[in-house]
Order: sequence, then structure tokens, then C-alpha cells
Amino acid sequence: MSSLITELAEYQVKRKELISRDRSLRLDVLDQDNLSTLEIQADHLIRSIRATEAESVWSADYPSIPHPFPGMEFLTGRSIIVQTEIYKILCKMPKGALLHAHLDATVNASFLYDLGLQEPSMHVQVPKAINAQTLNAVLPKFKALPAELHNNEALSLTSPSYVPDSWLSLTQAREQFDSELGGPDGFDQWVLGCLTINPAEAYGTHNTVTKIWQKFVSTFRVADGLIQYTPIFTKYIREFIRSSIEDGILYVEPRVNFWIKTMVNADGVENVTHRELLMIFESILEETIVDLKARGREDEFVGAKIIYTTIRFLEPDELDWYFEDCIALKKEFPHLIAGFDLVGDENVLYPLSHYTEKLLNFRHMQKDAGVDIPFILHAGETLGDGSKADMNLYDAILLGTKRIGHGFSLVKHPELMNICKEKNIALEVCPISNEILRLTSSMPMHPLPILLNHGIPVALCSDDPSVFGNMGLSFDFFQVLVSSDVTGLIQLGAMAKDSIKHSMLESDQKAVALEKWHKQWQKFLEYVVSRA
Ligand SMILES: O=c1[nH]cnc2c1ncn2[C@@H]1O[C@H](CO)[C@@H](O)[C@H]1O
Repeated sequence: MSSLITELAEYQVKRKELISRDRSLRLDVLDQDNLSTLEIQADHLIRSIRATEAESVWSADYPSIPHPFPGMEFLTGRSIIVQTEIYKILCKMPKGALLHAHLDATVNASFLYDLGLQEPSMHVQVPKAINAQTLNAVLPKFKALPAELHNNEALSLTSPSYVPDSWLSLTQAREQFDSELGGPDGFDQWVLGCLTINPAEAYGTHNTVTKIWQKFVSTFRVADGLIQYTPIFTKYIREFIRSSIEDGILYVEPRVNFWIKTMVNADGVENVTHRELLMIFESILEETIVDLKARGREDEFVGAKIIYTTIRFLEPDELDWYFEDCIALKKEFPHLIAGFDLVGDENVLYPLSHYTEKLLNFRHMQKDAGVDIPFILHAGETLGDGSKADMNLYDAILLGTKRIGHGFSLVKHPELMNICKEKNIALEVCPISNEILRLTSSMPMHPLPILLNHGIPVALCSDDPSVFGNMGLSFDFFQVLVSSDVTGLIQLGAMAKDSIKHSMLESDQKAVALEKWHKQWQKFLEYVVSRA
């Protein structure tokens, strides 16, 4: 065939051309002409540290981690990751916006548990007495009780005569925990184990999507009893914002679960409405902005908005209450409510198509009320191909979703990928979440490069960091960086920038955020290069 290349020089030229055509849609390529020398230098430096650590860190053998590799299972590899140079550098990287995180899974589990221990009203119950056999199967339920119901007298949770579901003060329960089961330390470990997923569960006992979701959902039932108490909720929000800023996150758009209609007030009475919840949220935001300004750190944070969510196990008619609630909140806090979503395991709960009529009607309700609450929907968080969770992608797009939460199965749909590109629908990709929830066995098998190479906008997100232990965004950026030879620091920067562009900030606020990010980015590049 005459078109066959026979000369080496021509081959080399064609090879180069083919590679650049293949990668031409990537953001780091599209942006090539605007790169500064500093950016190029920093990118090279990071690539060289990555190559060195691939040998020095990831080829070594560890007694407790027999087969390490870059991008390995996060829960097993975490202790290695935190020792790497790349991780330490990425902790300082300005991450832009955090666009996909469930609020009730954003604060370090030990921190939340400590908040509970500090509250005399916090009580705990279990459905049956705890012993060595039941320890791993019994979940604590927490609740703050009014003074007249405080109980320091009930039998220990580990007493064979414990009356199922009787409330005992948290500190008493801890003190009285059977010494055979480790006493107070054993109690702490048990509670923390119920708030998090450990490697033995993710990669052993619960190593399928279905099983790990059962464990995953149970962590929320435990955490929510602690969080849904205003004195704790207030400190919880403060810690979420503080730790996000510490990790270089400039803006957060958490999904708040409004399924529970009221939270418990300081007196132990369950009467705190969603409106009051938003007032607390707003006051913490204001406090943070003032505090940062006083410390000359105002370039580090621009604020937060909430994505209103409820759960996909509700019957369609039950959504009406939430639609009205959401619209009322949007009217009173227009700057705080960013959008609407339905959450929960797409593989087992109702698909979006079950709610189509209701969701379309919600648009009419909004029109009548003179508000606009865009859909920002979870879809395609699945291994399915044509399953109801996979089919959610069609519905999310037809419903006009602004972004797609996860979209893990999008790469099976060429037409939907085109639409995302044309309509500029960003994917909220949560690498560590996808791996722990068993959609991928490790990061090198994750479809992220397929999305990036097709030019689909992506914002990296942490999803449920308190459950997975991937606090902030540094770990997710780490897993992405070390699992590719193509993706470098410039691509990470492009994703950080995209997260701001695809946030629900108003356009003037977006401009402010981008400007602040650029300032942070410049400082960060100088820091990276100064390490050479
Ligand atoms: O990745 C996810 N996909 C779908 N639902 C989720 C995910 N992470 C958390 N939740 C759901 O959000 C609620 C807590 O706010 C919980 O119901 C949890 O199942």
C-alpha cells in the first residue's frame, strides 16, 4: 500500500501529529497558548517527582501492604500516600470549588464524635445488647434528649439485661462499655467504625456495589443523630468550612439532605425547621468571611451555596412537600439555594423516570413562584449498561441538569457525551468514592481519562469524605495525578478552574472567585518551583 510509511523521519512526524490530534480536545492542550513559563516549569517538576516516587515509593514493599501501586485502593494505600512529596505539594494546591459533597459526610468522623461527647444531652441506644458476637452487627442510634429524659441510670449497652432501644447518656455508655470489649477505647473504636468504611469492609466483607452500599448507607443513620442537633450542627458547619479552606478550597456547594423535616434544638426538642437550618448556615458563612478578612486571608474563600436534596425512596406525591419547602427557602435565601437533586443508591431506589411528571411540574411551580432552581442531578453512578441507574443519564439530560453528579457510566453513551460537550454540562467526578463504592477496583481503571480526552468538563469532588477518609480534595487530586502519564499539574489546574466556572455562583461572583484562584495559583506555582 502506497500510504504505508516507510521512512523513519516521516514516521516520527506522523506519530507526533497523531498523538496531538488524539489529545487535542483536552483542556490542558486547548489552553496551551496561555501557559506561563512558571506553569510549564511546575508541571515538569511534578512529573519528575511523580516518576521518581513511582519507583521509590510505589515499587517498595511494605509489610502490611504487599502490592502497592500508584492509584491503588485508597483505603489500603492511604498511609503511603500521606508520606509522598506529591501529596504534600497537592495539599497546598488551590482546588477551586467543591461541587459534590453530601454535607452530612463532610466533617472528619472523630471530630464529629468528639462534638457528641461534649454534649451532656447526647444519648445513645441500640436495638439489642452488645457482646462480642453482636458488636459488628449492631448500630448505635444517637439523639439529643430534653433534660427531663436525660438518663445516666440505664444499664450499660453491654449488659445482658440492657433493655433494647433504651436511651443512655453517651458519656455513660462510653464509661460503662464492657472491659472485655475494650472499655471506653473499645466503645470509641466501635462508634468510629460505624461512621466510616474500613479496608476490610470495602475490599473484603462488602466487596460488591450492593454490599458496600448497605454499609455506606448505615454510616449516615449513625452520623445524622449526632449532626441533627443545633449546638453540634453549628460547630459542624464551621468545621466543614474551616477544613475546606485549609485544603485550598475556595467555594463549596454541598448537597444538604432535607429529607428529615426538623432537627433537634439546644433544649432537646425536635422543632428546628429548614429555615432555621439555613439561618445557622448563613451566620457561619458571614462569620467566616469576617474572620478571614480580619486575618488578611480574604483571598482564600468566597462562600457557599446549598443544593437542596431529598431521597429517591419517596413516592412521587411525597415530593410536593419538598418542592414547596425548597421554593419557600429559595424565596427567602435566593443566594443560598443553588439547585435541586435526589440522592440515594440509583441501583436500588426509584429512577428519575419514576418522578418525571413531578419534576416537570416542579418547573411550573417555580415559574408561578418567580424563582429558578436548576436541577443538578445524580445520574449514572453505576456499573450498569442500560440499567435503571444508567438510564438516569437520559432523564437527567432531558430534564436540563446543569451538571451531572458522578456520570460514571456516561462513557458508554457517545451521543450523551456529545451533548455534555455541546451544552457544557460538567461531570462531578468523585474518584475515591467510585473506587470505595466498588465501581472501579483502582484509579487506573477509572473512566476519567476517557472524559478528559473527549473534552468533557470535569470537576473533581470528594462526595463523602468523612466516610471514605478523603478529607478535602487533595487525596482525589492525588489519585488522578498518579494514575496517568498524560495528566499533569496543568490539567489539575484546568479542572480546578472548571469547578469554579461550573459552580452556581452568580457571574460577578464567579469572576471574583476566578481572580482569587489565579492569585492563589500563581503563589502555588512559585512554591512548587521553589522546591526544585
Ligand atoms: O454518591 C452518592 N450517590 C447517591 N447518594 C449519595 C451518595 N453519597 C451520599 N448519598 C446519599 O446522600 C444522603 C446523605 O446526605 C444519604 O442518603 C446517602 O445515601
